[in-house]
Amino acid sequence: MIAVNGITKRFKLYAKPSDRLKELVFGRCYHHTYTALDNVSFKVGKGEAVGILGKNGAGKSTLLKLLTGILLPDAGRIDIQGKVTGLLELGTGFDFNLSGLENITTNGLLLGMTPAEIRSLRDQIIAFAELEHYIKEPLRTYSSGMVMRLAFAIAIHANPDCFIVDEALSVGDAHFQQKCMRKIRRFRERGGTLVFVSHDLNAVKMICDRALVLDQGRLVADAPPEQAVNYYNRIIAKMESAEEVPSTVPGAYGSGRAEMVEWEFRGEESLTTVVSSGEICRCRLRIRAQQEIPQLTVGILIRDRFGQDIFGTNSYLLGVPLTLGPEQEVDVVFRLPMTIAPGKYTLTAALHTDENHVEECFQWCDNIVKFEVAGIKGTRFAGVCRLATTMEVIKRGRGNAEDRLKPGVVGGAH
Ligand SMILES: Nc1ncnc2c1ncn2[C@@H]1O[C@H](COP(=O)(O)OP(=O)(O)OP(=O)(O)O)[C@@H](O)[C@H]1O
Repeated sequence: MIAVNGITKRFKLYAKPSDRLKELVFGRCYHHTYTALDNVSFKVGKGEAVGILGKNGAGKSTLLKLLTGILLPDAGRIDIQGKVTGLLELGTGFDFNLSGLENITTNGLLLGMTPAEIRSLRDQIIAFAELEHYIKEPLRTYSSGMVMRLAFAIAIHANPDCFIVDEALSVGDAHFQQKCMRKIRRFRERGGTLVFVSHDLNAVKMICDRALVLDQGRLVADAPPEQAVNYYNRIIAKMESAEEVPSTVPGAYGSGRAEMVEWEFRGEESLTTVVSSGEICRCRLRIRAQQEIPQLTVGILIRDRFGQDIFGTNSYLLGVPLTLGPEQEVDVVFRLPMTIAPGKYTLTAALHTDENHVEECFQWCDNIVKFEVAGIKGTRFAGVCRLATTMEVIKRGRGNAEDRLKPGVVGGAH
């Protein structure tokens, strides 16, 4: 259990390194104070997974450093029950002149493992990190991905009650990231508590029970992951509540210079919002501009029942330029084959400039349509979507030019 009560963390910022010395010598103030965390309070229950979201510099890493005891707060209190291990900045707690093997011992001891535990888990740690051939080499010869693999393997095998992970995981390749995610899931199934910083919004939605949003050091949202991600999206769209214009669509946000006044979604055969996988769906959005908009992008985004982004497209990516005059209304129609797996989905629509909503967002409407994909039209498939796949069988024989493996084809059983 973690209880964070009104913590504040300030840093002294000096314009020049010499100002620090001048302050010491002359006893005058040569710094200004930056508040990285401002009166932040929250609780994380045992076995809960909490994501932390925020723009660069919002205070996420500072918060994790306070939770792991690397930094102390200037005000407030943190109470943690149980053993905490953290995977923060890459290489924290490692000696790069020692070998991987020696670092397992020193780092394991730092994380509260006993020498006997380290001895018994050493081989598992090395195998998990896939470093069998390099473990006797000094860490300075490792790539950042190898360091991360070792750090993750030690931290998770230290059997913490609470695991705190910063962006570190993003260093690994896709294979290792998946392996880490599986391990984190198992850790959670065993009742482990997780605090997780990530810019990967889908990962936060998949793993976390709740997410916190930090903005300029303040905790501005503590909500279920999907709501928190939507809130975070507002922040990156520079649409903090003060600037927000009331919208005709409940829950929508944006500058309001262009708005969706009507929308419609249906399968072209079913004529309803229950469609077959593979059926062409039609989505019509009626848009009105308040004033002239020389470059309008209209986009749609499909999310699954976990809130994960499945597919998004927009007029910018499709190369369809759109200019609206003052008070002008247009109907924008998207037609797309719904070649996704059966299940429940939502459709989000957005009006903005350029490729995404970060620069200027006129209106963002989360989940305006709910629809269901039931049954499959055409070839059945496994997974989340049907990719247009072809397949051929090439008969092997002596002298067959196709018989030799081309570069880039790897693997095989002989
Ligand atoms: N040791 C320090 N000395 C001075 N300022 C610091 C220190 N550590 C952090 N800061 C400042 O505190 C603010 C919050 O930093 P922090 O690293 O916590 O942000 P973050 O949300 O983790 O950002 P990012 O997503 O870029 O990692 C930043 O403005 C940063 O410059």
